[in-house]
Amino acid sequence: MASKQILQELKPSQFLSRPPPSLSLRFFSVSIAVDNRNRNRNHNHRLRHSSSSSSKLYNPVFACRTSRDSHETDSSRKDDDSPVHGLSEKIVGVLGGGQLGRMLCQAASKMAIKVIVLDPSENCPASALAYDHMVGSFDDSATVEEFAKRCGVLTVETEHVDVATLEKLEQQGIDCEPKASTIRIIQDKYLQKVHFSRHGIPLPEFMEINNLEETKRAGELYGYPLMIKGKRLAYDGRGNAVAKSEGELSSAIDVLGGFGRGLYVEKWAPFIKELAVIVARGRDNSILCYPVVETIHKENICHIVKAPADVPWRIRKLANDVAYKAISSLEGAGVFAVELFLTRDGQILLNEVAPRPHNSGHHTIESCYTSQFEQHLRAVVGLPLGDPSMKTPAAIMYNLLGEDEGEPGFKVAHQLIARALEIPGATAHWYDKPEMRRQRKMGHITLVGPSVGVLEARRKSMLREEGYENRNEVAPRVGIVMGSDSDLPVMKDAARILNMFGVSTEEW
Ligand SMILES: Nc1c(C(=O)O)ncn1[C@@H]1O[C@H](COP(=O)(O)O)[C@@H](O)[C@H]1O
Repeated sequence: MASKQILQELKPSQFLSRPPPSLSLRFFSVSIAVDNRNRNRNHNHRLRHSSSSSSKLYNPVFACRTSRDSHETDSSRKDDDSPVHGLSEKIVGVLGGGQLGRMLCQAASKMAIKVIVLDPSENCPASALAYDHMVGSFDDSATVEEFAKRCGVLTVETEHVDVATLEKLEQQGIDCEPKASTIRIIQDKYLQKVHFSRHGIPLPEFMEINNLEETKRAGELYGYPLMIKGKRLAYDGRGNAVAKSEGELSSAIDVLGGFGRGLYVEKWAPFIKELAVIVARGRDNSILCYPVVETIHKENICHIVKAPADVPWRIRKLANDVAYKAISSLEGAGVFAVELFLTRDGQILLNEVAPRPHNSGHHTIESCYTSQFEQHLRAVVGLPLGDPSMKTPAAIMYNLLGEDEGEPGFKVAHQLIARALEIPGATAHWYDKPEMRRQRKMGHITLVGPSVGVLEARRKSMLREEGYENRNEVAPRVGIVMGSDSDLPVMKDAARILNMFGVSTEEW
C-alpha cells in the first residue's frame, strides 16, 4: 500500500514529466499539487496499514489518525488522536477514487468532513484531495474489509464494487449508504429492470437472452433496431450494442463478449429526448429531487447536460414522479441518478439508475444551492438535506472527453479550457487523470447564465462551431401563463405558432 508520503514524492515529478501545453494550465495543475502537499504536511495524517492499528479501529474518527513514527512522544500522539470537529465526525469511506470521488472530496472540504478513498490507482483523481487514500481494489474482499474498519460510513462512487463483501460488512454492523441491497440490484442492469418493473415503474420492454435462438425470438417480438446490453460492468457506453436487423445479432453479441458475460435485450425506446433527475434521500428517508435535466449522448457517452430541461411542465412533473417512485423502492441514503427516456407520445420510461453522484448532476456545483456532491455527503452522514433548487436560471455542462491518446489529447483539452476561461459564467473542472485516452472523461465545463438558449450560444462559440463566431446570444424563450381554463384554446394556438418558429416555450 502506498503511503501519502510516497504519493507526495511522485506527484510533482509526474507533473514535470508531462509538460502541460500551456503556461496557464501548467500553473493550474501545479498549484493544486502544492496546496495538497502543504495540507498533508500540516495534518500529518496517514493510514497505517499494519494490523497494529487495529486497537483503534472501534473509533472511526481516530482510526485514520495514527501517529507517523513509533518514536513520537505521547503528547504528539494525543494530539493526533484528538477528535475532529467538522460538520460530521464520521469519516466517510468512498469505494472508488475517480472524478466523482474527487468532487466528493472538494465538497467535503467545505464542511471539514473527512473523506478517505479506496482506489487501485496511486494517482487517481481523488488521491490528491482526499483526507487519505488507500491504494487497493474496491473489488477485493480483504481490502474492502480492511478499508471499512477505518470508516464511520461506507459509500461508493462506482457501483462496480464487491457487493458480497458489503453485505457481509453490513451484517457485522458496518454502515453502508446506500445499502448493499441497492448496489446489488443496480450493478446488474437486468436485475435492476426486474426490480423496477415489479415496482410498477414504466420501462422499455426487456428480456434475458442466453443463446442466439432466444435473441432471434426477442427480435421478432420487439422488432429492430434491438438494443442488446451486458448485465454487469457496463459504463460509459461500454456494454451496449444495437442490432439493426437479425443479420447483425451475432456480431453485436460478439462485440459484447458473448452470452457468457450475461446479456439481455431491450425493446428500442422511440425517445425524442433523454432526461435525468438526481434524487437525494436522507437517512430519515426524506426525498428531494433536483430539477429535471436533458442529457445529450454521443456514442453512448454523456456529452452535454442542459438544466433545466426544455420540456413542458407536465413532462417535468411526470419525470420527477417516476424518479421519486424508483428511488423510493431502494434502500439507503445518498444521491441517485435516474436516467429517463421521453418518448414521442409523451411517456416517461426509466432507462437506468446509478446509486451515486452522476455526470448529469455535475452542473449542480455551480447552479444549485446544494451540489449533488455536498448532498451525497449530507445524506450519508445524516445531516439535513440541502435545497436542490437552481440558483441560476440555467446551466449547461459540457464533458471534456479525450479526443486523442496521450499528449495530443491533453493539448486539445487544454486549448478548449483556455477558451472556456474567457466565457462569462464558465467554470472548468479538470480531473487530473494521469492518462489521456480517447473518449475518457477528463474534465468538464459548466456554463451558468440567464437561459439555456444564451448558454447554448456561448457553448457553441467556445467550441468555435460554425455560425457562432460572433457569439449570437439571441435565443428567446416565452413563458405561457394562463389566467383560467377558458384561455386554453388561444394559448394552445399561440404555443403552436411559437413552436413553428422554433421558439421554446414554457407553460406556467
Ligand atoms: N463514469 C463513471 C461510472 C459510470 O458511468 O457507470 N461509474 C463511475 N464513474 C466515474 O468514473 C471513474 C472511472 O473513470 P475512468 O474509467 O476514466 O478511470 C470512476 O471512478 C467514477 O468516478
